[in-house]
Amino acid sequence: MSKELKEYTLEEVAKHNKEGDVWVIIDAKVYDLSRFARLHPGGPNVLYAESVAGKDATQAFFGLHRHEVLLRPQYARLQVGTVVGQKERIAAPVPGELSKVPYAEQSWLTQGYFNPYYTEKHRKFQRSVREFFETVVKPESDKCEASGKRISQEVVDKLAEKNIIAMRLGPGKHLQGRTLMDGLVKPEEFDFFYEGIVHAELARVSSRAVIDGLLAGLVIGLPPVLNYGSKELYNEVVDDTFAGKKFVALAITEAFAGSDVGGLQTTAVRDGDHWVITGTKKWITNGTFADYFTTGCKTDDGFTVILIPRGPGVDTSQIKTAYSSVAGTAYVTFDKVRVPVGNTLGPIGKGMSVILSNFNHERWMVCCTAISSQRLVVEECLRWATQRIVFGKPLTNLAVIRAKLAKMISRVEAGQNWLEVITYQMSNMSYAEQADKLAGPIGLLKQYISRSGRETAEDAVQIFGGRGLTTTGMGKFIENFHRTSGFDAILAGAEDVLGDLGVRQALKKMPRNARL
Ligand code: HEM
Repeated sequence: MSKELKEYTLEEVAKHNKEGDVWVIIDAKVYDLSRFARLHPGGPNVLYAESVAGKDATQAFFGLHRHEVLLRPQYARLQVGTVVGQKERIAAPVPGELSKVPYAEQSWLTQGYFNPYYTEKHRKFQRSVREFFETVVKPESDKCEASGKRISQEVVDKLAEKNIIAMRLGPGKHLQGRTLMDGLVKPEEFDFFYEGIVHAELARVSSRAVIDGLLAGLVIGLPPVLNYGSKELYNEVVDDTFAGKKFVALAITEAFAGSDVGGLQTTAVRDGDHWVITGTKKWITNGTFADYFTTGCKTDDGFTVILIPRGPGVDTSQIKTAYSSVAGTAYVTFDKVRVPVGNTLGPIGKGMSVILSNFNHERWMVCCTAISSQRLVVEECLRWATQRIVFGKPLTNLAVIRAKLAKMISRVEAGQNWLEVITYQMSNMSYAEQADKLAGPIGLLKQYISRSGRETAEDAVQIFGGRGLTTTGMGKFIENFHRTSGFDAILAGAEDVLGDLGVRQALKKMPRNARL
């Protein structure tokens, strides 16, 4: 049973101002910290200071803690009452709600602004997806980021129930007959803008490692099965993966070759109606727990993609990276693994086009999550720069801080708008047209977004100061973003290689007779 809260005057609170009997007021609420003082992570003495004990410590508190501290049950119960005649002014976030901080939301979600791409149905869908992610995924995300353990089956089951796993692979036949987000959108209406919402909302509640840990391996490893697998293979694999019972990883990169896919050394040798596969793969997201590996292999006729089930001869071990091991990043070895030829994805010897066509969607997805995380950084910085008092004034009083905010906002808005234009093209082009016309633009977009992410990370740490270097407390999100935003510049294709791809594709399309 919750205890009864009383009303106190300022004079009554002021009497509790010493060691053993210390109360404080934070945002019109009265807290009895007498016993907690010894356990306070900031130490007891700061609570006994003349300006804090028995006084209104709202400003001091918000200069040092995130609001969520007050909402944790073990701290919320320290409240003994409220102040007579005062009202709480700092509202606790309500799951699903939009932020009112300028630029914290995409323009189509900002009140009073217009956008040509989204409808009222997209908005309803977005609200429901956000509420789901904030209530179901966020607590799990925080836990797994810290522990490094994979996402629990319970959360995977809930994602599957709403068909979020299937939606992360975009529009297509695989959605037919499925109820999406409790029927908020019909499978035939589901477009890339809906999918983009799922990625963006996921990034709002997850660290970079959790975004990957939440089955990114499947999102990039399953499309070759959907697009090129036999009917039998499709039936064996797809339903179980969308139901969250089986997991897939894309196994392309090796210690020998990354973006240079042509240099891979894993070999598949024909032996009757089987392949015998030997080789190693590195940096394989979700590899530690995957049941299937969509694997790039060298064959007699060139390069072939084969789906390898976990079984005899398949071994995975965890690679320690700069981000949390919740992502399940693995080193994978195949030792004479026998796989039926029926597991071949696409024509034998033509695996390069299977992989290259898959890259567009993967890179676009990285753009969706990366730009959403950057927007969250902008929001954190705007909040912090407004509440942080230095030399007696908020940080926002400093022109140098405002200049940083200007650059951060411009980068996120530029990336977002470019992303929307590309998403619109994807929504109007066939898969083949996308492969032909969008590989270059998506490469350039990803290069732009990953680079701006690192610039924004640098600016954010300067704004947060020391707090941007600690993994807990005020700047924890900034620290994580600063440490991991570089992943966007590597995974799904190195930044410089993608920029170059964009230019090479443009040069290919240059009219031969173009002259100044
Ligand atoms: C209900 C009251 C309070 C609770 C529950 C609380 C709780 C905490 C917690 C959990 C931390 C660890 C850092 C974090 O997670 O943010 C912390 C740090 C700290 N707290 Fe409090 N606190 C309270 C009131 C205060 C007040 C009134 C002051 C006065 C100045 C204060 C000063 C500090 C300091 C200096 C730190 C260390 C900050 C850092 O390392 O950056 N706290 N507190």
